[in-house]
Amino acid sequence: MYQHIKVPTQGQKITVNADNSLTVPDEPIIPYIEGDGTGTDITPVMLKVVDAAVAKAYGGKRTIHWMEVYAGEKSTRIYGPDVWLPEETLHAVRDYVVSIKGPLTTPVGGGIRSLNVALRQELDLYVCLRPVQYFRGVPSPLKEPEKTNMVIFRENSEDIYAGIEYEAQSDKARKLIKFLMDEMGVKKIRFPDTSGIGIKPVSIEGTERLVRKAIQYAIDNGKPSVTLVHKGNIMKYTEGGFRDWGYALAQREFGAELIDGGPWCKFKNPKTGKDIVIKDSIADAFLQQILLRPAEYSVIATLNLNGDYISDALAAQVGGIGIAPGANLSDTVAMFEATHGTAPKYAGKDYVNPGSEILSAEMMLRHMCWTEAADLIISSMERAIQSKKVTYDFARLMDGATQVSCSGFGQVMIEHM
Ligand SMILES: NC(=O)C1=CN([C@@H]2O[C@H](COP(=O)(O)OP(=O)(O)OC[C@H]3O[C@@H](n4cnc5c(N)ncnc54)[C@H](OP(=O)(O)O)[C@@H]3O)[C@@H](O)[C@H]2O)C=CC1
Ligand SMILES: O=C(O)CCC(=O)C(=O)O
Ligand SMILES: [Mg+2]
Repeated sequence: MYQHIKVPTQGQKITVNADNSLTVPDEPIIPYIEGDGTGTDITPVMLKVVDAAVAKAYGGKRTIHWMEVYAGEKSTRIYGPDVWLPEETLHAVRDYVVSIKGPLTTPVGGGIRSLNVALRQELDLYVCLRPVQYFRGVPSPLKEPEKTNMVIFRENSEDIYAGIEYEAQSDKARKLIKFLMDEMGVKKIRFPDTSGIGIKPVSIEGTERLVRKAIQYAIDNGKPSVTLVHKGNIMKYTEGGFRDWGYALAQREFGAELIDGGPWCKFKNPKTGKDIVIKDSIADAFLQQILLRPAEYSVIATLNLNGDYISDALAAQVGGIGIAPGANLSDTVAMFEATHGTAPKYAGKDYVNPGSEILSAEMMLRHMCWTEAADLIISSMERAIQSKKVTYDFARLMDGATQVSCSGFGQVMIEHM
């Protein structure tokens, strides 16, 4: 029994089978977190659009029973001032298997640590999956935005996001710096008395489970390559490790063979017989390559911080973070969320593009194998954009566009279903 979560009186849980596939009832209960800031604008629109797509696709045979669960500012209003992520929210998200969330605020500098990161870590949602594709008619800064077609696999549980960080001049920072200097022979902390200190764990297991998912995705979806993006020239034992362990996994588990002595390697996709190339790119060079030669990249496997930067950069290439969806996945639990944040200056104005969260819901429907409803979301999004009735972010870059509100765009999508 939950304290504040109201379980719908109708509907059933989605369950996970022994092989990690899902059994999805016709009336699943799906938890959602509204989110802070513009989450309050976009989440209700997402719910409405998804309900319309499901109703249209299945004529009443299937229905989602939404169950609100709480995190962030709304949670502090309901559970008490210090309760940002209630235990029962974590329980519900785990127990109901598939969920969706709006963005949550993280203060810069001090204050609470990221709730978004906490959700991923607590539930061990180790894959952050962010597809980046172009919708015809979307304004983009590129001449040929359709050449950007990538899927990012961002490692979601390790790296600098583990939160091992100590404030400058705190007892813990001083203690750690002293340990590093006295016992580890570290001589290169330029200003030891005033340095904050961060530590980044990157493991073999963490790398392998992420890279395995990326390669399997390339196999299942007939993709030509997987690129390991890292900064291994500078961070040899974390980012360099990620690269080396990724290549080793491709050879050991997928039978990849070195190309011209390596380190690139390739193997035949067992489903199509076509080559899948495993390659790598240093993160700074990668960020210029995706602009200049985007067609050369397909599936991207990368560490947590690189993946964060790359997600927004690639989203910009196809029109911005107004239509950048994502999923956080473990082997069993899936939580869908947009790539963007709470965009606080627009909060409560019914203004921003709800597209990212709607497309995250589209990924959710596909994950549930509700393909017809997912397809309807894609086709109505395409038609809405082509009708040029769009939110401010597209309207300001499109000739002849009519600017509509956040809820207005949802309505345009529903009219085009
Ligand atoms: N997963 C999550 O919940 C995430 C949470 N955050 C958090 O969000 C807060 C704000 O972060 P911030 O750095 O401002 O990043 P945001 O992603 O919230 O916003 C940055 C800019 O992106 C554009 N943008 C964002 N959302 C939309 C949308 N729905 N439609 C159209 N354009 C959009 C706006 O651009 P313009 O100004 O050009 O209109 C906005 O100013 C922080 O607390 C951060 O930690 C950040 C990222 C992810
Ligand atoms: O947790 C946050 O506040 C930011 C997270 C983020 O930027 C992301 O996941 O892309
Ligand atoms: Mg980000």
